[in-house]
Amino acid sequence: MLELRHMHKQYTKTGQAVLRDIDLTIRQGEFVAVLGSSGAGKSTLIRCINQLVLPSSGEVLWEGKHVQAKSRADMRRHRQQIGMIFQGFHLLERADVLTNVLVGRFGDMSVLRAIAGRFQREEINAAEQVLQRVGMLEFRHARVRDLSGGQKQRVAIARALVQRPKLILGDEPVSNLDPVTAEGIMKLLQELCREQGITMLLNLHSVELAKAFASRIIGLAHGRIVFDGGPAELDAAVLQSIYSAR
Ligand SMILES: Nc1ncnc2c1ncn2[C@@H]1O[C@H](COP(=O)(O)OP(=O)(O)OP(=O)(O)O)[C@@H](O)[C@H]1O
Repeated sequence: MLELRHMHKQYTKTGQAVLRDIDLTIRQGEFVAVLGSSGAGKSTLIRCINQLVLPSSGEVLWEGKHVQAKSRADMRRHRQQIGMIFQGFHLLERADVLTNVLVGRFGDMSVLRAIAGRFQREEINAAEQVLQRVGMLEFRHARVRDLSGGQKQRVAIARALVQRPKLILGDEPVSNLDPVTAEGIMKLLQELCREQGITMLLNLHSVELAKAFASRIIGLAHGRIVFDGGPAELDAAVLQSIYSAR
């Protein structure tokens, strides 16, 4: 579903390469964890996939087609199929849970519609359905700022789900959470991957969580893929190569 070919990223002309010659094929339904030290290029990799950051060279193919920005409409269509979740949740803290999910479905325009209270019953039904799935339906009228971290991440997942994504990208989605809550969120993402065939590509800090939940692990070091394999292959030598100093 997703192919990266010889992808290279350098933020400035004179600066160091952050991603080097990345070749990666992700198949529909995979649960992929990306491991790497701070600064290895994990966030940049995710941002290049949804084109929040443009690769300096190389290609990104989505279902066999190039996604390099041709038009705003193309870009919207591409991003529509990709849900994003973040370490810091990126929710509208002062809005209620339902509004946050509706905004996920209908894009920026819907903030105005949400304020005006102009949503169709079917839109609200769709939002409530995903809130039910993530266990947050009873909080639909709560303000996001009053929720715990784990609850916020569930709302963020609902916001991603309501757009019916084929892929969910996560930038350290459990790094802010205590271990038990983090495991609950990983379990939810694993269930969604299995039930709905949504591909997961998550940057993780925790090797344990990657091993416990991912079907495939990618190790990034200094902008290069140094490991690509199953959790059972992630032994001490491999970890050393992923986390070793330059
Ligand atoms: N917008 C930017 N402009 C310039 N340099 C950047 C930008 N974003 C990231 N970088 C640099 O690119 C390198 C890789 O950053 P990136 O955030 O992709 O790494 P990471 O593996 O996600 O790290 P962390 O785990 O700390 O989030 C770092 O050296 C960072 O300083």
